[in-house]
Amino acid sequence: MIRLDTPAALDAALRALPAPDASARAAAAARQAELTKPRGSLGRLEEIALFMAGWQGRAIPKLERGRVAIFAGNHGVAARGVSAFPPEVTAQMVANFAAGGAAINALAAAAGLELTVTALELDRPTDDIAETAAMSEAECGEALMAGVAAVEPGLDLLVPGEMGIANSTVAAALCAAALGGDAADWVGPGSGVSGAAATAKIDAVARALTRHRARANTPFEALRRLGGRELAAMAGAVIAARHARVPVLLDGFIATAPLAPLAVAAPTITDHCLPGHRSAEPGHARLLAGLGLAPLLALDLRLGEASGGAVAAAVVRAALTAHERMATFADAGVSAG
Ligand SMILES: O=C(O)c1ccc[n+]([C@@H]2O[C@H](COP(=O)([O-])O)[C@@H](O)[C@H]2O)c1
Ligand SMILES: Cc1cc2nc[nH]c2cc1C
Repeated sequence: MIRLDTPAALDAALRALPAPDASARAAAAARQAELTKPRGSLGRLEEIALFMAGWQGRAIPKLERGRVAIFAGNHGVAARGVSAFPPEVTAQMVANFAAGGAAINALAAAAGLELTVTALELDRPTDDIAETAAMSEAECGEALMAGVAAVEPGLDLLVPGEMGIANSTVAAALCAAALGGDAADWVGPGSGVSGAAATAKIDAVARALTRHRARANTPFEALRRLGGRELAAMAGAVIAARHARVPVLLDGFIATAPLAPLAVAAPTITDHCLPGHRSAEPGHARLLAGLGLAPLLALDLRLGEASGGAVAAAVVRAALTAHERMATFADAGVSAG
């Protein structure tokens, strides 16, 4: 299992990111060119098939074992009144995931994906980022490793997701520190705040940036100071997936945010990540643009818990099914152009 539990280990993992299998990708491209359609006419479905081929290392990639991995955490900054919901909702939703009643239970089943849920010290919220660092080094390292533990070699696809009241506040802070801009550029309604709560949210992010911006200049320090356990875990899962050559399908604003500090240090970190959708949370469009990612779907979801990623998995499945099952011009006796 890859170690990411210290700043040096995280840096080393980001310096040694593997590349996709170029020959499997080329073989998939050759197959696409022979399928009974004008070249390029399946648009991004063709690119998805090549992407999956490259990362899985086979010309005909599969989606037999796709996993949604949800991480849940609680945040000290919630005490500032930055969310529309109280912090106990995090644990209540974890119970709902276990009981099978959440949106992601339905959407993962609809997409044929397995689901794991990792609750991260919900009784011990991180510290308030507006006042101090969210986590100690040891806590941040543990959270990163919780992400690593959710990745198994041999998975065909990983969809990291999250649940954490107030985590849209820390996601905004992480994005601003990594990609620039003010608090107001990155803060949005999250679970549905407006008015005084929205003002408190902008104020919390502005204070956090003043306090931490200069020293949140490495991936580990950004996640430790401005992140939270579930955000660090998603960062760990994405890096572990890369080292295991498991392609990743991204969910919304909060699931994408941990990539911002990673990409500053290692811009190729997004190479094995497909952006599943663009959340209605306004910061997500800005974040995707900053990372150079074009989302597959834009359905106005703003739920988190990997919901948009799970819906986008159906598009990935369609791309792979067409890639595998379509006839070639030669097989079908169709004249090539
Ligand atoms: O990821 C998104 O695009 C997203 C947008 C809005 C809300 N959420 C979810 O709502 C929670 C964060 O909202 P808040 O207001 O408590 O910061 C957290 O549990 C997320 O899963 C997620
Ligand atoms: C009810 C509820 C469900 C969620 N799922 C992901 N984030 C959420 C936030 C709330 C508030």
